[in-house]
Amino acid sequence: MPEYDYIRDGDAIYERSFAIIRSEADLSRFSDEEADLAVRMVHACGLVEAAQYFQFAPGFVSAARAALRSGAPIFCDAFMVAHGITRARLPADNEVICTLREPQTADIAREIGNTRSAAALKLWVERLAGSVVAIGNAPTALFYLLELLRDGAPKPAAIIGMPVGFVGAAESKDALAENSYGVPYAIVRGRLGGSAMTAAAVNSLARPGL
Ligand SMILES: C/C1=C2N=C(/C=C3N=C(/C(C)=C4\N[C@@](C)([C@@H]5N=C1[C@](C)(CCC(=O)O)[C@H]5CC(=O)O)[C@@](C)(CC(=O)O)[C@@H]4CCC(=O)O)[C@@](C)(CC(=O)O)[C@@H]\3CCC(=O)O)C(C)(C)[C@@H]/2CCC(=O)O
Repeated sequence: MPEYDYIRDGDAIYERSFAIIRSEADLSRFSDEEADLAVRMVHACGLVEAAQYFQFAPGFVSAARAALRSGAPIFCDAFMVAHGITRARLPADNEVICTLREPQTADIAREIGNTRSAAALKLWVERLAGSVVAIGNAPTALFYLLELLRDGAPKPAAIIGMPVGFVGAAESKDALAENSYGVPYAIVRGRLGGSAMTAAAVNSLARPGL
């Protein structure tokens, strides 16, 4: 039987990973609190080069943290995002909500002529004020959020806009950065992003450190 030499302690693995990321990634343009967030996002995708695409609007980290501390719900576009959020880290037992599979969602999608991911946001509107929005998969969800805000929907406290992919991902994030309707945001420019990175961002904001 071969003897494999590997670290078996979870905290030690995280500590080692974070140290590697800090030694290899260029985090110099971030504040200390933004750098903590960036480290965790890099950790989720395994790509130190990704840090160059991270953009945090002024006040994003403090706005998101304050909202979470005050018990804001977290609205997620995909269950992959929702499931990646570590409940034990949440400071106020915050509700984590994904409405993709609500019975009405498919009908709303047909009605508005959009994807289910976008249609699911219609069910957020009543509780959107002061919430934290975490979009990690669907570009259409981010575009539709911007359309809702344009049309006067209540404003979330912070938007994590990190859809991934080739069709609409870069464009939806550019649109958020161009006009976030006054809401502080975090994005990953270009095609990179994804549910894991988005959940990691929430986990970092919920509780700094390991
Ligand atoms: C076009 C879609 C894209 N999906 C991507 C990547 C991944 N999606 C996965 C899974 C399991 C799901 N994707 C859906 C959200 C589904 N994906 C779409 C849509 C067709 C349209 C969204 C959009 O363009 O904005 C979308 C369906 C919809 O009507 O909204 C999902 C709901 C599909 C389904 O199961 O019915 C589902 C989400 C399930 C959940 O977690 O709740 C992948 C795991 C792919 C796979 O199964 O192989 C992967 C995960 C990536 C991640 O990190 O989140 C893209 C690449 C984002 C793509 C949009 C852009 C593009 O370039 O095509």
